Amino acid sequence: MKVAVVGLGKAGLPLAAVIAESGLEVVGVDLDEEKCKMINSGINPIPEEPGLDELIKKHGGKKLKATPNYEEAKDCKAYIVIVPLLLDENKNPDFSVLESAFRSIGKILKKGDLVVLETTVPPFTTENLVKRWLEDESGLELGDFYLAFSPERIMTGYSISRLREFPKVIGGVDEESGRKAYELYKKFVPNLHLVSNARTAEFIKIIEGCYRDANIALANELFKIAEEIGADFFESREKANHEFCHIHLPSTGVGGHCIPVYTWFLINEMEKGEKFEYVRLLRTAREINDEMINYWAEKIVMECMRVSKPLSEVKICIKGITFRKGVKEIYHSKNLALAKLLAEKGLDLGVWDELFTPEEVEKLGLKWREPEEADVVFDCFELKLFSEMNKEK
Ligand SMILES: NC(=O)c1ccc[n+]([C@@H]2O[C@H](COP(=O)([O-])OP(=O)(O)OC[C@H]3O[C@@H](n4cnc5c(N)ncnc54)[C@H](O)[C@@H]3O)[C@@H](O)[C@H]2O)c1
Ligand SMILES: CC(=O)N[C@@H]1[C@@H](OP(=O)(O)OP(=O)(O)OC[C@H]2O[C@@H](n3ccc(=O)[nH]c3=O)[C@H](O)[C@@H]2O)O[C@H](CO)[C@@H](O)[C@@H]1O
Repeated sequence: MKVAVVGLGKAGLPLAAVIAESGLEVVGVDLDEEKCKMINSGINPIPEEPGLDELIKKHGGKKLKATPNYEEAKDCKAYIVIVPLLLDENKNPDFSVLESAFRSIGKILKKGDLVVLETTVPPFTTENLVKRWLEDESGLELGDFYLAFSPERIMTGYSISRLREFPKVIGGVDEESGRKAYELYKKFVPNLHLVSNARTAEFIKIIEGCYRDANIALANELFKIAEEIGADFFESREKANHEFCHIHLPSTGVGGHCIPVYTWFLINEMEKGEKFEYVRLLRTAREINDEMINYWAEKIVMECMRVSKPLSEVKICIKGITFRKGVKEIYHSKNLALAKLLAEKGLDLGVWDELFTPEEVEKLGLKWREPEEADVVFDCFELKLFSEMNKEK
């Protein structure tokens, strides 16, 4: 059986490689021609993903053929889609990439084919929008083809191992679709769970993000309280956590493609129906996390005021600009937002990040600065503030 994976990004490529490794033939469709060429030559475009190099070397151009052309996937029996969904400036989902991908699949869809969406989406997306796009373009009706949702639950840096070990859920828009999708995925996902329907599978993925967002907001709030009363947050957390209590880590806020985006799916859905009281905690958690950069900016400015120089001449270094440690990704990065906020205040701000070059930092409109050359250093991952006056705070 031949399977198409549409979108060979950080989430799609590891999945395509794992499917190829299971013995199935895979056509990877991605609009990025360069990326397709690399994959077909056995070169991994995401070298930082452990375990992916060997799979691409083994299957690229063989069991996994990449192409920018949907026509080359027309003899596939299943289409798995994992292209991005972003938020527009009003925090509403921008479906344009998904729509374009599904309309392209609709043009080559045949009777009996299975389509599975993996991109995290608001509830109802699979059963309403995706079904409509496919029916519009193919002239077929659901029942002629099968449609399901199975959320991608990887974490960059652990993608291959997660696909092999982590529980994965799948749900069809109807019973038959769920069954067909489960049968296919069982061939390459060992820890697979069929759930009631696609809407439930969509919800499962979103609430995981909501749980993390709310708990990180709690950690951030408790951290501020601990600082205020002079308690050691990290020691307290370590001793408070046990089987039934898991206090998360405080931070400069929640970044990345996932968590700061998904919570809005539920907030928007409820607020559209004027159910404001149903999403009070989710909205507040978003606000608390987003406001953490103001809290840290204030602390940094206070530290600068202890240096015996005029404030505007104090050299600040923000250490770490990625949204989390070890991943070269700045989407929704609160560490980067903190650096920009300080620069906008007119302070002498430089940044340093082990994953970036000075040229890359300058392209972001920021100054490069080694921590050793700064008067005040804030380590975004360790949440440590250093200065000449106060070596470690
Ligand atoms: N990266 C993660 O950690 C992660 C984790 C869990 C879930 N996800 C989900 O995966 C989705 C995709 O994320 P990603 O990190 O892989 O994104 P990415 O930006 O790394 O890759 C997306 C890929 O899709 C391709 N593409 C765009 N439009 C296309 C189209 N019309 N047809 C074919 N290809 C197209 C792009 O060229 C790119 O290669 C996210 O929106 C999210 O829902 C990602
Ligand atoms: C652990 C995990 O499986 N996560 C995944 C997540 O991955 P991710 O890449 O977004 O990374 P995270 O680790 O969740 O961090 C996000 C942001 O939260 C900050 N943070 C984190 C923990 C904490 O205790 N305190 C914090 O402040 C951190 O600095 C960063 O900015 O999204 C995926 C995509 O859907 C999900 O599959 C999935 O939930």
